[in-house]
Order: sequence, then structure tokens, then C-alpha cells
Amino acid sequence: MFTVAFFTTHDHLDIHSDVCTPRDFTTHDQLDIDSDVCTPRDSTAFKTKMAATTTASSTFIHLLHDDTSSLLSSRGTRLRSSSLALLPTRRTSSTSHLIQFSPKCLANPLFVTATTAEKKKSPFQTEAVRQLTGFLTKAEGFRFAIVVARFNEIVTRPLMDGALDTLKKYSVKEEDIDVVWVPGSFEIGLVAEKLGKSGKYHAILCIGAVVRGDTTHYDAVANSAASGVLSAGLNSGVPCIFGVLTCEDMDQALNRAGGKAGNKGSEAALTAIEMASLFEHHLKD
Ligand SMILES: Nc1c(NC[C@H](O)[C@H](O)[C@H](O)CO)[nH]c(=O)[nH]c1=O
Ligand SMILES: CC(=O)[C@@H](O)COP(=O)(O)O
Repeated sequence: MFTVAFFTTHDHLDIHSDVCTPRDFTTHDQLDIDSDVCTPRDSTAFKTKMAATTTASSTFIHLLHDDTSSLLSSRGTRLRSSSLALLPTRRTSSTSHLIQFSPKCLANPLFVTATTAEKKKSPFQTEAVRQLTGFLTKAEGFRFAIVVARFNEIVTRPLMDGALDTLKKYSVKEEDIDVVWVPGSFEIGLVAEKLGKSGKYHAILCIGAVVRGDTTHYDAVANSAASGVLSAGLNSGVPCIFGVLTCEDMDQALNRAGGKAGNKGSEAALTAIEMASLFEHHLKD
């Protein structure tokens, strides 16, 4: 299993199989990829086996087991991976393959270079500097709780489903996930803190949807939810992931719960796995 990658630009991914700890790159640029696709013999294998990358903001690819639920995002445009044509790979040197994705709604194709031997070093990296990052691989065995607000359930349920789906795709077992429903986003922090302190979980995903109404109630609930989740993490020492939408209207919320802006629950799940991994492998007391 190789964990690799950086985006040189938002249209280029360079994948270096020997960079097991992507010290050169920020975690938000991380891409996890199965070793057997670093030398992609056929595009189908690559398409089905390539694991995911995520970032809160910009470019990421999800091409895991099930294309239809996978997403690709570039320059802020999120696409279903089913709208991608995966073009034949091309060997560019004895160790490199150029893999070309052609998202239909992007002007330029997206290129991925998979390199199996050469190591690229950041000019700023020295042997003395250790850079620690969590991985999306090896999520099996991690335990997660999802605290989900019932308020605006039409939004929060698909967010929760997105989170569950992604956790399962990353090999988290159903029996290692507990879902706790609370009345509204205001209540999430308290419950997340309690769950975090229980010592049973590697990370807590907090899911809610605060949608602006006529009064200032929105600001109170949204800010309380954010500071509640933050406090829960700080007080429990367990990563508490902020998957609470704060939206101007229901359209914005639905777009982020499996609509055209993706699924923030799924993104929260990836963040949870990365943070669980960071804590487990690098930040244990
Ligand atoms: N308006 C929204 C709420 N309001 C409910 C509060 O979260 C809370 O349950 C109540 O004030 C009792 O303490 N909750 C949301 O999640 N989203 C909203 O838009
Ligand atoms: C975000 C909310 O709290 C919302 O439901 C409140 O709506 P309103 O401000 O119209 O009372």
C-alpha cells in the first residue's frame, strides 16, 4: 500500500509510490492509492481501486469501489466520477505512467503521473524535519461515533448516509460505528464531548444543518454548534469533526447533502479517518 501524492497544480497529480509519508506535501493534498494501481496495467483496475483524497476546499478525487457515489472535484467543480472517462495510461519512463482523466465538464483533462521509483523532495525538507500526517488507508479497526441532529432531517439524514457510506468504503466495520441522534445542532457539542470522553472512539463526526430563518436564531445555533464541537474535541482529546452545515437557505443545504456541491457528511468521514490515523499513529500519549 502506498500513500502518496501532491497536486502540482489543480490539474496535475504526481504520485510517488515511495513517498509513504507524504512529507513533501500538506495533508490536504494527500492521495492514497493502492500499490497495485501504481503500475496501472489497465484502466479498469485503476478506476475501481484508486482510493480517495480529500480537501476541505479544492481538488480531490474519489474513485474507490463504487463509481456512482464517487466524486471528483477540480477548481471547485464537483463531478460524479461516472462523468469521467478514464483514458488509457501511457508509460512515460521506466518508472512513470501518465494517467489521464477526462472530466466532461472541464476544459482540460486531468493528469495523474504514477511514479514507482523516483523520490521527489521538497526544497524545504531536511532530514531533521519530521512531518506527521494521518492516512486514509488502514481505517479498519478505528471506531467512530456520529452525532447527528434531527432538526432539518431532510438534510442531516443524507449527510449521515454519506458519512456511513464513506466510512464503509474505507473498510470501517458497521459494528465499529455508533450513531447518536440529538434534537438539534445546539445539542451536538455536549453529546460529542461525552462520547469523546468515553474513550470508545477514535473520532466523533458531528452532523447538523443550520438554515437561516427570519431572526437571529440562526447565528446563535450556528455559532454554538461550532464552538460546541470545538470544545468537545479540546476537552476530550478526541478528534471531533465539524460536519454541521450553516446555510442561507434550504437549497444550499440540500446541494451539500448529496446534491451538486457533493456530500459534506462524506467529507467529514474522510477528515475523521485522517484525524483518527494521525492520533493513532503519531500523537498517542
Ligand atoms: N434552527 C435550527 C436548529 N434549532 C434547534 C436548536 O438546535 C436546538 O435544538 C433548540 O434550540 C433546543 O436547544 N437546529 C438545527 O440543527 N438547525 C436549525 O436550523
Ligand atoms: C436557524 C434557525 O434557528 C431557524 O429555524 C430559526 O428560524 P427563525 O429565525 O425564522 O425563527
